[in-house]
Amino acid sequence: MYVKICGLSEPEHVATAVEAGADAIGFVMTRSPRRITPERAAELAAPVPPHVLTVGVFRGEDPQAVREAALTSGVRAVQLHGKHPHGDFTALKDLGVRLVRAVDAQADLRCGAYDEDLLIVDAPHAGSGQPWDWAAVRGRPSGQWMLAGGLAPGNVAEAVAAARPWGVDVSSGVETAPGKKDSALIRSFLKAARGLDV
Ligand SMILES: O=C(O)c1ccccc1NCC(=O)[C@H](O)[C@H](O)COP(=O)(O)O
Repeated sequence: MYVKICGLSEPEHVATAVEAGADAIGFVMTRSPRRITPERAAELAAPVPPHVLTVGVFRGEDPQAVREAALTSGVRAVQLHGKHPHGDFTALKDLGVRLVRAVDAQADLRCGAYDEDLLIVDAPHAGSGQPWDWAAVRGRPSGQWMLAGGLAPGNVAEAVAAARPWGVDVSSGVETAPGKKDSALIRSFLKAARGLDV
């Protein structure tokens, strides 16, 4: 099971996620209680080993703004969240980073349909921590896709059994308040998710 821990803003939590075996970590650089600057993302990403994918998360910014933030932060992947047109992905193809498309269950759920490398299927409200009907997407997405939206250490097994994703992505479920990550919850989530290969 591929695991992404999203919305990190403190070195302690980056270190915990890496040590506990996260495959990817996310830095939110768009409007959010978890927002950090590209410069802060660069500081946080600098010590992350190459096998962990550092992901810059954006929503609604134009490709040039995304490009500048990605170059400043040095992230290895860009996640465009929500209703970005295909052209935004095409415009970023030459950036040399992996492209992640994050959408709700109403969107085209074929990974690669927008030339992306990874797909995230999320709740309608990103980063809300609200569980949704995970089973409704079972069998619909194709390719390398992560389930997100309301996941937590205590329900990730249920969510994976319902949707059977290739990976999982969490933010609120490893926090004590919006934007406040917790190392013990990060470890618990990774422990719970790791054993769930489908
Ligand atoms: O996390 C945010 O605040 C956010 C804001 C705007 C766009 C995307 C955002 N998060 C992206 C993620 O990949 C989250 O991990 C995903 O939405 C799941 O969030 P949660 O339900 O809180 O686990």
